[in-house]
Amino acid sequence: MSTVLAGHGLVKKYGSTTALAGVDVEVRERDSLAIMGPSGSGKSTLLHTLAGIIRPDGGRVLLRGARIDDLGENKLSALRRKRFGFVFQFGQLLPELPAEENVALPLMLEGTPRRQAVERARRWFAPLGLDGLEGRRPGQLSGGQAQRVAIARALVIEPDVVFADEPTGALDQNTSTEVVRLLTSVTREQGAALVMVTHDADVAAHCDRVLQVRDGRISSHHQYTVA
Ligand SMILES: Nc1ncnc2c1ncn2[C@@H]1O[C@H](COP(=O)(O)OP(=O)(O)OP(=O)(O)O)[C@@H](O)[C@H]1O
Repeated sequence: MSTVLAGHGLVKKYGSTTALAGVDVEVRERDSLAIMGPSGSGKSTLLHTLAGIIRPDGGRVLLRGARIDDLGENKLSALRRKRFGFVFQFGQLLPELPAEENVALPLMLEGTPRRQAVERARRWFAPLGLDGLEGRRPGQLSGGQAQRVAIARALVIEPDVVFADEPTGALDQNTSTEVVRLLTSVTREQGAALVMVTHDADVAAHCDRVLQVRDGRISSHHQYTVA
């Protein structure tokens, strides 16, 4: 399968702190990659660099073979909106909007008319087990339901890559398992790759591969055998 996203020789420094010390990583179509490691090891910096949010001081980020880290700010943010989906730990839904409009938001930002955007958004509710919750506001959803709405919102633009930063960090163990199962399976079915930072080894085990980061370097790389 072809490589969707690659980072080559990524270096990022904050003053005297080296957050990334030369990282190479490749993500293929439908591949899911978990990034693990101790606090401060560089996991978030790596995810944000691959996602075009942080610019590396050295190395390159390629999306389907085209360099993205040297794009101008406008082009890069347009690319992030069109090609990448994002799921964070919590607090990412707009409280005043019903779930379906939260999901439709990325489409509306790209100029899709509201009715059409909401119609497309609704198609993601059943696959994510959210049938009947379209009109609920985030305050009326459980933590797990809110994260599934956030996953729908990341997928609605049919991105090349979904980036998830501690997507289950605020959930209990059972809910966390349910959310990561859906995140990995629905992302794969949609044809997107997944890059996820997590502290939780059980969550990481749902991914095809796990990278361990230590002091800004890849310290080990484990590939699960996919049944
Ligand atoms: N904006 C910043 N300014 C200065 N230093 C930073 C900044 N962001 C990260 N760092 C430093 O870079 C290193 C890597 O940080 P990073 O957030 O990537 O680690 P992490 O593995 O994601 O940590 P955690 O698990 O605690 O979220 C740390 O030493 C951190 O203090």
